[in-house]
Amino acid sequence: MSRVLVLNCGSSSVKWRHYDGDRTLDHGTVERIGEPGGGPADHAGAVRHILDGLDLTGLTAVGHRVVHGGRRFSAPVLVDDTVLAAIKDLVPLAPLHNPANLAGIEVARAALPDVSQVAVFDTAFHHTLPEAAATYAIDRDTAERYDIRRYGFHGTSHAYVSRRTAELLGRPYEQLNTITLHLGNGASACAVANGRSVATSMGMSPLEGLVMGTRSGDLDPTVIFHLRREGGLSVDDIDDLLNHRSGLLGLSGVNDMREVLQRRAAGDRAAGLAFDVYCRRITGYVGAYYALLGRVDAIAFTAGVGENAAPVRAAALAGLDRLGIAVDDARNDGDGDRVISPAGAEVSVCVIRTDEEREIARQARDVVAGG
Ligand SMILES: Nc1ncnc2c1ncn2[C@@H]1O[C@H](COP(=O)(O)OP(=O)(O)O)[C@@H](O)[C@H]1O
Ligand SMILES: CC(=O)OP(=O)(O)O
Ligand SMILES: [Mg+2]
Repeated sequence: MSRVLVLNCGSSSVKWRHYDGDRTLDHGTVERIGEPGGGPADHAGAVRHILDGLDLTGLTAVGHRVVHGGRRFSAPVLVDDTVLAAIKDLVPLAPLHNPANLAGIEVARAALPDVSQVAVFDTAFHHTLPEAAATYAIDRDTAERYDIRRYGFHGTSHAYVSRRTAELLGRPYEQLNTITLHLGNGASACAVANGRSVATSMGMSPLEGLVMGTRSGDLDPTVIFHLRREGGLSVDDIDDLLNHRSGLLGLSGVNDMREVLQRRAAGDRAAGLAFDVYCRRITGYVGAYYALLGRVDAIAFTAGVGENAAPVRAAALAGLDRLGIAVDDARNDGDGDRVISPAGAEVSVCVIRTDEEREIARQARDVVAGG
């Protein structure tokens, strides 16, 4: 019997799931952490509250999602004081995410001193990025001194989804070239060649790349200098603008894709433009990754938007017939893990439900069994 608790401490929420083997015993989400009139004041309080409410007899491990593992962690690890210190050192590279992850680990460690704590990193899957993919074209000494490079995120999801895609298609994972599109609150694209991440859209932090619920994704860095010099905004103001008040929210007034789709259907022009900007960015990455991979076998949509928003999938891949990429309308409107490209299409377009918690539990179990 192997019971594992998974804690996914996000920037304003904690998702948790308690497993007995592969079976979920219980799960939940604590939201609006730190918001006035909302839930608990901080992540530590939220995790204490979750642990207090659970019967954790027989627990063998707690698996923690840790967003930034820097250059150091390319695989999940058992948490000790050294690991904890290393995760703390990475806070400046992921100020929105790593402090929450740390709080979860510290509270769980104190409450469950006899249970193994395992850290599973979002960045780990991207350790295979070629040097040319991880390197920004800036002064090398400056980059080295400040750890400036592409790390990539959502790795647990990209790894799980690319593997599931190969299973769904009945193809060997080690021989498949896949583009995975994780479209949730945060969103990122990944090119997976023969089971290895070779390109991904998030960079030094989870701000770069695709348009997200509240994050801008790619933009000209001069926007930042301009807002600082001409607009008089502080660096913290600009950080808040690009991370929390941009993306779908900044363009349309709402960050939830369901609402963007409803407003767009009702003729709201701002929502229509937000949708177009969002989908066009995806199209551009698919084209870029097609060129980098040379041959694409599959494209997989996942996470809240990728799994549920048929209009996004259709629009993002529209006009790519010359690349062998097409979406069948009837299949696109269906349910569950499936192929949505027409029969006989050169590229198999798929919808795959991601399950970061299950994957974290699996990795935590492996680490405990192996160590
Ligand atoms: N039926 C749906 N149609 C369109 N978008 C949806 C639907 N269901 C969920 N979403 C989108 O998914 C987003 C959340 O994705 P999710 O993967 O759960 O996010 P995260 O795990 O990053 O918090 C929501 O903000 C919403 O925009
Ligand atoms: C890394 C990241 O962006 O995570 P999330 O999608 O949970 O915000
Ligand atoms: Mg997510």
